[in-house]
Amino acid sequence: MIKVPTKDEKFSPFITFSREEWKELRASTPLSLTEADLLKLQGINENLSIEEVSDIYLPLSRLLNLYVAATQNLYDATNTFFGNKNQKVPYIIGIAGSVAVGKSTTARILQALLSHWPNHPKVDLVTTDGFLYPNRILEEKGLMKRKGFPESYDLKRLIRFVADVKSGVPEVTVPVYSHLAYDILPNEVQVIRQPDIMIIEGLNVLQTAGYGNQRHMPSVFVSDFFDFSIYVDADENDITRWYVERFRVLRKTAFQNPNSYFHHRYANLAMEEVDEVAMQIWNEINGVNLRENISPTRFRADLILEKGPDHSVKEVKLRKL
Ligand SMILES: Nc1ncnc2c1ncn2[C@@H]1O[C@H](COP(=O)(O)OP(=O)(O)O)[C@@H](O)[C@H]1O
Ligand SMILES: CC(C)(COP(=O)(O)O)[C@@H](O)C(=O)NCCC(=O)O
Repeated sequence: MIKVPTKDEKFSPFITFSREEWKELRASTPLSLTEADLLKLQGINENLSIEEVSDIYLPLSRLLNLYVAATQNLYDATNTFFGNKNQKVPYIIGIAGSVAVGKSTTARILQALLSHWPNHPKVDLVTTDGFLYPNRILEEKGLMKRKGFPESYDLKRLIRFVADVKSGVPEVTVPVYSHLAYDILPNEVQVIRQPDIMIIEGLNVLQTAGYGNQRHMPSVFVSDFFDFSIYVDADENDITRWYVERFRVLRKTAFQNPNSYFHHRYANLAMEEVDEVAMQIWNEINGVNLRENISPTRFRADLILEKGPDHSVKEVKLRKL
């Protein structure tokens, strides 16, 4: 299909596909998912429809597969030039967007789909919350109500991590954040061992500016190490509602666990109070962060998934090469 750019698109760095146009691009995807594979995908999110997988995520995995293969060829060419044998360079995909927009769901669907392709079976997934400072340090810095803001992350450590993975270090460790403990787990790490693809997902992966009294441009960004990046986007009213709905589910599930950080505060809240608390966290923390620090990075992505009120993707924007 040849897509003729509209007048506006001629001057935009993106080409925009409606859902109908995008789903056509799945046409020749040779990937066959078995019934068991589809069930596994629904295990990622019970509200995820099979139609969404086939209309949106299969074409996206087809595009990514082509890009990964082309990049692997380029790395082979560089290896030949330098006389290196089989030096493996992971392909890195960044996924950005607001809290509760569906970054981790998107990341897990892509991980499952991409690991089916024969040229890149090992797909690892990392979230940037592991790079939040532990609560002890956040408390010292007065940042407990700023979790997710640029200054709440150990950015140097995050950049060093992505640089190490990209340069083929055999084993790289990532600290682990627990939403239940609401803190970094002191004795746990995730180990990344030279995957074919690494997906890194987080609010901040496309950010460039410094913060606080360091509002200068740092010389290296996390995204310098990305081969491809995706921004998951939706109307803020929808994202707020998804946040509140998820908070209600947590009140019934995770917050009931006595080990949960929020157990004493939130487990016995009445439903109206639950919504109030969630709205307060949204208005004081996550909404502000979305407007100030996350949304402005939208146009730095290579691809934007624009979601409608029920999470279904209504439009896809792809950067022109
Ligand atoms: N494609 C989707 N279809 C249906 N529900 C979804 C989809 N993506 C996310 N959700 C729901 O939206 C909420 C936020 O999703 P999540 O992936 O946890 O977001 P994030 O990682 O951006 O915080 C969750 O309740 C999740 O179940
Ligand atoms: C842990 C988060 C900062 C998200 O981190 P990410 O993996 O995107 O780096 C966020 O989910 C969070 O906990 N924000 C604090 C306010 C809240 O409780 O929603």
